[in-house]
Amino acid sequence: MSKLFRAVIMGPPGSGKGTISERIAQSFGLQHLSSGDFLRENIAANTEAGVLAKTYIEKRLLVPDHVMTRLLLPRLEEMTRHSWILDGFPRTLAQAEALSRACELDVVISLNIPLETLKERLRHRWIHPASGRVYNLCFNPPRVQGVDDISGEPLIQHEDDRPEALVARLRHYKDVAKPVIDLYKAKNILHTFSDTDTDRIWPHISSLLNTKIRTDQSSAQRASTN
Ligand SMILES: Nc1ncnc2c1ncn2[C@@H]1O[C@H](COP(=O)(O)OP(=O)(O)OP(=O)(O)O)[C@@H](O)[C@H]1O
Ligand SMILES: Nc1nc2c(ncn2[C@H]2C[C@H](O)[C@@H](COP(=O)(O)OP(=O)(O)O)O2)c(=O)[nH]1
Repeated sequence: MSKLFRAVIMGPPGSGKGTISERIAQSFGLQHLSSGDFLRENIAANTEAGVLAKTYIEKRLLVPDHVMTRLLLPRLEEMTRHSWILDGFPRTLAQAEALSRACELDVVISLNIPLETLKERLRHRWIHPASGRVYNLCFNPPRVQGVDDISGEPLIQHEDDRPEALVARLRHYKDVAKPVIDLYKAKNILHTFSDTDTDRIWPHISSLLNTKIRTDQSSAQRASTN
């Protein structure tokens, strides 16, 4: 069997984590695991953790680390036979340390997008709150304006996607993410991509993953034939 591949994608709100994770999932056959989607599934299923998480998400606060790790780590344990890309987790150092104890990561992708670009993107971001599906009126518009393609339900805009709120959100992201980024830098698995366009970043990510996945698989094959 080929070696399994584990990746994490990090970046500020609107940096393209969801968009790029989907491309990675499609191009490389990795499972896209999104902490936001997983929380929404738990909220919809009314699990104990889902009910608890909802109170924080409604206030646009981070869900406490112990709730996140209790939810996410068992999910990852179920995925021992799959390669995956994790989007939205870890967000804090405590989450990153818990993840390190549970599994070994191959690659961490960090997206570094200029503030002006983030402001512009989020100003045009519309969300289907129940599923977390995101649209951008310029980049990936819904088929009918204001309406989710799949459910036909209305789309909303988050108050904190407004440019005025974004600066504070971004500062918070940077403060919380810095020790996580430092940890992955020290482990030598951090790859940072800086640009204004997902389409310009994508070829670099694709070529990194091509190299990493191919190299890992040929060394796994060599190990199994030795
Ligand atoms: N790793 C995590 N730790 C704590 N809370 C989390 C985590 N992942 C998601 N959440 C909670 O779930 C909510 C929804 O997450 P999701 O990633 O879908 O959207 P978001 O925070 O608006 O991110 P972005 O703006 O980067 O797309 C977050 O606002 C946060 O309250
Ligand atoms: N104009 C433009 N919009 C983009 C680009 N890449 C992604 N988007 C859009 C899609 C979303 O509406 C929004 C944020 O992307 P996302 O993938 O939800 O980001 P994230 O919050 O998961 O990090 O920006 C891009 O390259 N250009």
